[in-house]
Amino acid sequence: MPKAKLDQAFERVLTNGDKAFVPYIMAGDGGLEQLNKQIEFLASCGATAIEVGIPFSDPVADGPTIQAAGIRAMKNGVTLAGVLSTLQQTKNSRDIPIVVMTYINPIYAMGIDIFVEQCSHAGIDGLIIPDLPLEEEGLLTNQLSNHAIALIRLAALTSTPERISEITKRTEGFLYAVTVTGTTGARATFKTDLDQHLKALKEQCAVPVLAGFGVSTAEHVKQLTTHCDGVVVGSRIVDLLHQEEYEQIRALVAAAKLS
Ligand SMILES: O=P(O)(O)OC[C@@H](O)[C@@H](O)c1c[nH]c2ccccc12
Repeated sequence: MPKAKLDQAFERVLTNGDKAFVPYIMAGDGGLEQLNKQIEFLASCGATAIEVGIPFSDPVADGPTIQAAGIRAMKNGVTLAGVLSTLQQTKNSRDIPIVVMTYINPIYAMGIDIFVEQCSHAGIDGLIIPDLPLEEEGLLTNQLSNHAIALIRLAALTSTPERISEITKRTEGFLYAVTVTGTTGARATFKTDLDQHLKALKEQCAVPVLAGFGVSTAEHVKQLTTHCDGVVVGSRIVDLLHQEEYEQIRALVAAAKLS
């Protein structure tokens, strides 16, 4: 099988000496007709891949910024099916890999087989499902591997060493190293022993390790990427897109480039 688009994108960035930058956007914040334009803009800023969030009424891992964006999107009538069909429109013209982030409930509501089919039609490269524990992921792992869609696992700061070892073995595409305990949202600083934690994950993991949660400044990006392969930035990007601060987004993404 040819190398997956997600793997290729990381390889390109990392062999260049740069770090990966994966912005998160809430699909339909600003209207679903903006989604493909936002993706194109972020790609033009130098993003490695885009994490596209599906609005959901009970977003247990989301902090206030992402929750507010989800509410705006739901007011626009945005659904999982609508997001996937919008992404399908640019499947053949876009180069940048797309990772869909959704809770398990909307997947269930749509039906697992239909969901995976639709993701494949839409050219989705990976999935993040934060409330799907390792023990339950057999629900969709076979279908995903048939369609070469990566299931990106998250390692929490509170995960036990045994669990971490299972997560690092199983993860596909990249490992999402959660940097804080709690929900998403910009933070001023990180735990002092985070560097050690990221280094340990990196040693165990065969795919790139990306740090996410709380990353909101160029300094954070530089600081965290000394110990891992890149960052995921959500709340800060969601805010800046909402405020139409495009130059600030460009500067933040550029912080992951070799300098
Ligand atoms: O917003 P932050 O703190 O930059 O964190 C990234 C995050 O928003 C994004 O990856 C995400 C949004 N919702 C999630 C739920 C679970 C895991 C991750 C996410």
